[in-house]
Amino acid sequence: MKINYYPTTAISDGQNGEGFVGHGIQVIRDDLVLAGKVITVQLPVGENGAVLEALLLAEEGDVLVVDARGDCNRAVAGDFVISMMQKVGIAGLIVNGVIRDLEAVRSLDFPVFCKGTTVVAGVKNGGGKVNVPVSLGAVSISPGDYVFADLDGVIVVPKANLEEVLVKTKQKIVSDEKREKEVLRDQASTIAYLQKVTQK
Ligand SMILES: O=C([O-])CC(=O)C(=O)O
Repeated sequence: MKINYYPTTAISDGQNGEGFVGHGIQVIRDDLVLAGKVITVQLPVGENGAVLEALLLAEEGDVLVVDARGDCNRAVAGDFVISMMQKVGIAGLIVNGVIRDLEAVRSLDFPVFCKGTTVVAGVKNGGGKVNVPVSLGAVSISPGDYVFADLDGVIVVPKANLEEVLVKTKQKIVSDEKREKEVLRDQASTIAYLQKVTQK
């Protein structure tokens, strides 16, 4: 199922600051954003075989979340595997590990969030698992949860909370816009606001 993207900062405000996976997982190109339902892969260190299994199970619009145990030596995917993700309709890739072929991957217009790059391919000896609960940093993610990701980072929304979080997120976007318009009108309105919020 395709879901609408909202800025990660607004989702975070709508979720009381919960669910951020940490600053180590960053987008590969500043303009790329991502939102969708999660399919997961858990890999032994250095492996990437199960990523290919997940490509056959993914539904159109799914986001592939790969727990590579934080390994920064062997790639979870390069431009070939990531091109196949795109072909089967996966919306984006989030990994607590590294990719390779960065220049070619950037040219695919496909949102990838990772810890960085490597030159070394992953091995395909088996042992990975598809659609099991995984973790990115301190955040647990189950298949069917939702993620939002952009230049500010990656945030997870548990499936059961999605509706409520989206309502709060939209309310926050509207109230932030209203506040900005009022407060930033001119210097006097800015100072009046600062005086009000700092009054003891
Ligand atoms: O085949 C792999 O495991 C990684 C790779 O180089 C690619 O996807 O282009």
